Amino acid sequence: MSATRRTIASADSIVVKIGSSALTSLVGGLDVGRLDALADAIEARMRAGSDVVVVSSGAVGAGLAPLGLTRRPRDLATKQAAASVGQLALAHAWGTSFARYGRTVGQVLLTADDIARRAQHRNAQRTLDRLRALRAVAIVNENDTVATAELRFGDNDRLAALVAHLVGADALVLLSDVNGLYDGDPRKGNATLIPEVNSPEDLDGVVAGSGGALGTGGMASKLSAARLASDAGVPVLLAAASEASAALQDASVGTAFAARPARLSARKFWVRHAADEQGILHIDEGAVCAVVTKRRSLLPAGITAVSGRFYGGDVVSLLGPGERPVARGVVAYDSTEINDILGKSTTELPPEMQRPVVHADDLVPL
Ligand SMILES: Nc1ncnc2c1ncn2[C@@H]1O[C@H](COP(=O)(O)OP(=O)(O)O)[C@@H](O)[C@H]1O
Ligand SMILES: N[C@@H](CCC(=O)OP(=O)(O)O)C(=O)O
Repeated sequence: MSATRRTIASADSIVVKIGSSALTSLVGGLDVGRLDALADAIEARMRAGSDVVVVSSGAVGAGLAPLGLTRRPRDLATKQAAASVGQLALAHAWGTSFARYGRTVGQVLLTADDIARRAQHRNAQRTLDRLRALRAVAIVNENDTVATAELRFGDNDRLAALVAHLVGADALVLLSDVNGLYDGDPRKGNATLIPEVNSPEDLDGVVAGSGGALGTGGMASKLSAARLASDAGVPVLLAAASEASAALQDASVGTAFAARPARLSARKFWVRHAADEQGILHIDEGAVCAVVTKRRSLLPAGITAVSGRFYGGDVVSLLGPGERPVARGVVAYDSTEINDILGKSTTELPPEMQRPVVHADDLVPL
């Protein structure tokens, strides 16, 4: 068994994310039998000594049938209405299912903003920690009814990876309707299962397709969540929900994604993945080479233009020639100040403007 699988099998703290496709169907809505089987596997792992946080999708899927809808809505308002009906049923079903073991559940609904802002971030962290200390299972989902199009996590795979970082989990288990990563969409036939992903090169040639009728992000969102978790030092197991018991007992099924050897610092992780970006610095090829290859600070001379209105301390995106995203970082000046100094060499500037625009310690190449 690989080192990654051993780490996942022995992890003290795990985030388990369950996709809509594993809990709901278009005709039948929420499948309580499947949910019970998942609760059984999670309870067994908790009894073996691990802490588990559950990220459960399925609110929209569970809300369709009660509202007489026969397919996943496209518009935000109907999706939010379905989620408000479905989340109630989903939380109730998890509560009833864990009650069979005398286990209490708590519902935690998060918006992207809660993770992007450090104060809310700490609040969510404290709630999850306290639920864990009280031996209750947190059932996390996106707060769909208030999340606007701009302020969405996008998909629960990403939310689960951010929660894994937030609670300092040792492993992330993504349970879906597919039993792992294939080199192409298995619904199109002739695809081969990839059991281990140890480096980005292992993904060369892999085609990550869209999801099913109820899923949101498909395989692409699972791969980017695995990358995000890897940056946080968290290995990922992608497996079928029908194999939850083996996935949680000894990580012997599915695809295992190794974490990078040195995790990003909490600050760099936040800059790269969690913070909202407030503006853009357009930089020339020389500056791209300085910040990405040589890992130097960004100086005013390499900046060609500024977009957006932001203040010192905000997170901005750095775009190279051709609008190519190359890095994110914490900017040291307000946008108006940068407009006055961009393109100038440091010696042309007054002493108080000679510090870098983004210090190397605050810069994370993408
Ligand atoms: N390369 C691939 N490997 C595995 N599954 C893939 C791949 N490309 C597309 N898929 C599809 O992605 C689906 C899982 O994504 P999704 O429906 O979003 O699941 P969930 O609801 O669990 O988040 C699978 O049903 C599978 O058909
Ligand atoms: N928050 C949404 C789930 C969004 C989502 O990412 O779904 P999925 O791709 O099935 O994990 C819901 O509960 O319906």
